Amino acid sequence: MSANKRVVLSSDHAAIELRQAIAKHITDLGWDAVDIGPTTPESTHYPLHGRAAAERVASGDCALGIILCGTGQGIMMAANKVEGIRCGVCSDTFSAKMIRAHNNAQILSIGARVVGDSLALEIVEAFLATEFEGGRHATRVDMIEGA
Ligand SMILES: O=C(CO)[C@H](O)[C@H](O)COP(=O)(O)O
Repeated sequence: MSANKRVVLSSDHAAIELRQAIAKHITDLGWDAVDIGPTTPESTHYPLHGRAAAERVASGDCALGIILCGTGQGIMMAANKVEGIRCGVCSDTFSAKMIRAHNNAQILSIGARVVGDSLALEIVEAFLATEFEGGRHATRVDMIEGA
C-alpha cells in the first residue's frame, strides 16, 4: 500500500482499547493502520508515544497520525515538539475537519476520557475525509513553520 494511505496510531495506557477500535475502523475504511502500541495496560508515559508517532509522520513513513491519551492534550504537546508536525486535539467533528482543511494538521489527538467511543470514530472519519484547502491557509501554515 502506498505511503499516503498509512496512518500511524499510538496512545498511552488510558486509550488502548479505543485506539485499537479506531485502528480496526480505519482499516475497514481502506486505510493502512500502523498501530505502534502499546498493547498492554501498564501505566506508561504519553510523551514517548506522542513522539514516536510524530516521528513516523515527520519521516514520511506515514502520511497521517491518530494519537490518544486521557485528555488528548499531553500526547498532542509531545507530538508538536517534533519539527514540522502539526497536531490538534479534537472533541468534535467540525474541529477535526478544520485542522485538516485550514491548518493542514497531519496528526489528530483525541482524549479517550473526554469523548465517547462512537463520537471518537466520527471525529476520526471527519479528519481522514478532509483535504487541506491551501490558498490563504497555506500562507498561514507556512507562518507557523517559520517561513
Ligand atoms: O491525559 C493524559 C495526558 O494529557 C494522560 O493520559 C493522563 O495524565 C494519565 O493519567 P494516569 O496516569 O492517572 O492514568
